[in-house]
Amino acid sequence: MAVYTEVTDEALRAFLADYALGELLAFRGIAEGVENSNYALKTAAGDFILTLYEKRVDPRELPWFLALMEHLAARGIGCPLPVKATDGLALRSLAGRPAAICTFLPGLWPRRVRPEHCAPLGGALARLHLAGADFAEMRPNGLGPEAWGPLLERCRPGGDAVQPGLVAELDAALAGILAAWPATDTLPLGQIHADLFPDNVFFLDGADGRPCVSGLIDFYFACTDLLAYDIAVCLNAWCFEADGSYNVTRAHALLAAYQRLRPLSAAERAALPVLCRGAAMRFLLTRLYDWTATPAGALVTRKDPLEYLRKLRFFARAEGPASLGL
Ligand SMILES: Nc1ncnc2c1ncn2[C@@H]1O[C@H](COP(=O)(O)OP(=O)(O)O)[C@@H](O)[C@H]1O
Ligand SMILES: N[C@@H](CCOP(=O)(O)O)C(=O)O
Repeated sequence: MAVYTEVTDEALRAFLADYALGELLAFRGIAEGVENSNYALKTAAGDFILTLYEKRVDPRELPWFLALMEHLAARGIGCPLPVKATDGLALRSLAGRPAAICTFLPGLWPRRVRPEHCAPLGGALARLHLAGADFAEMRPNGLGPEAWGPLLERCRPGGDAVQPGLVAELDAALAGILAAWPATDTLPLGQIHADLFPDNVFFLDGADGRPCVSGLIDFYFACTDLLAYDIAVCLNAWCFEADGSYNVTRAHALLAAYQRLRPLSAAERAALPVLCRGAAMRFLLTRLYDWTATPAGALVTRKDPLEYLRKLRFFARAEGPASLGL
């Protein structure tokens, strides 16, 4: 469910009067997604996505996200390009929400990840990191290591109801992760996506029938952080089977393709296991928070936190970078 704010035909037509996009031909809400309200829009000028930013996005941060997408799109990254209205501004207001129209990206996200998706994913991630290198404005990661302790505190009252002993296990795991976390001046920093899950990567079949990345979406967790942390997010999100086992073939394909464009430093390679534990912790905690703190009937799609407990345990047991596919 991801249409939290309804938009009437009249409100949309009035909103579109500020754009040079021609006549409105079709308009429908998109059920997928978690954070914001998304609508597919067809006008005489083509296909677009209209996003109304809901309460979990800080409106003061929206100009940074839109500027990053504009920067990346200008450097050939397939990502939504914010469309400016006739006054030159992309960020506007609709139905009481901040809103923007972006270009529509072709392709489909993979419902079942195969190893053939992981090489193009690794290449796309490296290209994203390289293209972001000259985007100077920083945005700290609001869901980075400093946020995990406070988030765990907020999960403490309800955590053990999800699984007995969970809070104590997370206390210990978090202490270990924070003690081993690399300082930000020891590894390359840059603009990262920070949520590059399969539902945020679109593919089309290439001429040889193999999947090619056609676009990356949902930059609303993007931030300035360790580049290798973005890889750790992807290893978490793309490289586990439904039965919880780690698929080293997928991981190797992802890492090798990434390194063909941006080879990892020795320090990044050594840090990868703890970065993977940290990424597992981040998604475990946000899912656990949503699971325990969301009132019944709230319009948030809850995802299973325990999936990430299993991943966290796997990475805690992993014996060095080679066991992760490096
Ligand atoms: N630029 C785009 N091009 C095509 N489809 C898009 C685009 N942006 C969003 N979508 C569609 O909207 C859905 C939800 O978008 P997403 O950004 O993941 O939402 P949320 O921020 O709410 O999680 C996607 O799965 C996709 O179907
Ligand atoms: N990828 C996160 C949830 C964020 O949802 P998105 O639709 O904005 O990618 C998770 O799986 O926990």
